[in-house]
Formats: sequence, C-alpha cells, structure tokens
Amino acid sequence: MSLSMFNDCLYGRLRQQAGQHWHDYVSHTFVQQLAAGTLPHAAFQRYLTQDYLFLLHFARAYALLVSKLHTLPEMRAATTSLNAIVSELPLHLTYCAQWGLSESDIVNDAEAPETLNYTRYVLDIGHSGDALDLLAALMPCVAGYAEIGLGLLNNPATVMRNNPYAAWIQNYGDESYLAGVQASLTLFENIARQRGGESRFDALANIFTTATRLESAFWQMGLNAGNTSNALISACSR
Ligand SMILES: Cc1ncc(C[n+]2csc(CCO)c2C)c(N)n1
Repeated sequence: MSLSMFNDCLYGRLRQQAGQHWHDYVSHTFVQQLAAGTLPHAAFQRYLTQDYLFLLHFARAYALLVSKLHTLPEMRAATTSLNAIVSELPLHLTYCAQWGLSESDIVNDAEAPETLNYTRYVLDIGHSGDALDLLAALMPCVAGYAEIGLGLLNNPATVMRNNPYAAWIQNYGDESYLAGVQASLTLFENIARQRGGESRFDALANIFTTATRLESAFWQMGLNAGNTSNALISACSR
C-alpha cells in the first residue's frame, strides 16, 4: 500500500477540496512534535486519555453505520471496523498504563469539549443522514491517521530512535491496520456509487471538511495541555 491510495475516487476528491483544512490536520504541530520526539509528555497524556473516550463513541458510530447498511458484505465490513476499535480499547489502556495513567484515571476523566464536539458531530450526522453521510464523517479519522502514519514513517526527518512516541508512529504504519483502512475506503466508494455520491458532492464535502477541522481541534487540545502555563493551571486546580 502506498500514499497514492489517498488520491483516488471520491475520497481523493473530498480530501483535495478540504485543502488547507486537510493540511492543518495531517501536518499539525502536535504531529510534527510527535515525529521529532519533542512533544511534551503532558500533551501526549491528555491526547491519549481523551482518545480513549473518543474511541468509545467512535465505536458507537460504527455500530450505527452497521444498522444503516443493506447487504451482508457491507455489514461485515463495518462490523470488522467496529470489532477492531472495541478490541483495541483494552490495548489502549495497557498503553496508557506505560504513561502512568490508570484505567480509572482515563474512564473517570471528563470529556473535553473537543472530544464531545467531534464524536457527537459524527453521531449526529449518522442519525440525521444515511450511510454515505456517516462514512463521509468517519473517513478523515480512518484514512487521515493512515496518511499521517505512512507519511511519518516515510519521512527521513522522523526520529525513531529514542523517540518516546516511536511505538505510536509504528502502529499507524502497521500492515494489518492499513488493510483495515483500505477496507473502509472500499466500503466508502461502494456506498458512494450506490447512493449517488457524485451528485451529493457538496453536502459530503461539507461533512468531510467539518470532521477534518474537528480532528485538528483534537490535536490542538492535546497540544494546549502541554503548554507550560496551562499545565500549571491544571496542577493548581487538582
Ligand atoms: C481523534 C482520533 N482520530 C483518529 C483516530 C484513529 N482511528 C480511530 S478509529 C480508527 C479506525 C479503526 O481502527 C482509526 C484509524 C484516533 N485514534 N483518534
């Protein structure tokens, strides 16, 4: 699999039209600092904790997608993604433990506005729209992380030795993970063909770009927590 998979078909056109918003998401300062190994510990911890809460709701969005599909192969494809997220959640807790975060720290943390905004937006699109609308809201997350992971792994400037975030970077370039992304892209293109994707381009672009902006806001939430003055404020209020 190569980065060219991101240029084709409806997905490629949606990614293209998102323009600067897409660029802001995939090359966010959070991602750059992660690649350099310079991201503050507090920023990554905040991101990881909120990501667990994010993934819980994302799994619900995939469950909603299953209910909006009509054929068994499509339902199977969406169920595979749902299962991948649900089975990744305990692994996420193990990973968090290495960063000094216990399960109760994570589960009891209040959802950040950025987490609420993003996940409930996706669920709202799912409830008010059809399977294609929902997939347009899900794709920036699914395919964007693969693009970020592959981009970092293929970039000679990425620091992999003595980088505390190397395992995270490696994970998003993993073959089995990328196969899952490919399956989601295929499902998206099939549903787009069935449900008049081209004639709905503007509405889908709006959804896709909104989800992309919410991804950037999610990175920014993590980055803000690593900001020294913010870290001091949150330490004082504990
Ligand atoms: C904020 C945020 N955005 C995207 C992902 C990545 N991600 C979440 S579910 C999924 C597909 C199934 O594994 C992928 C790629 C994340 N973890 N957190």
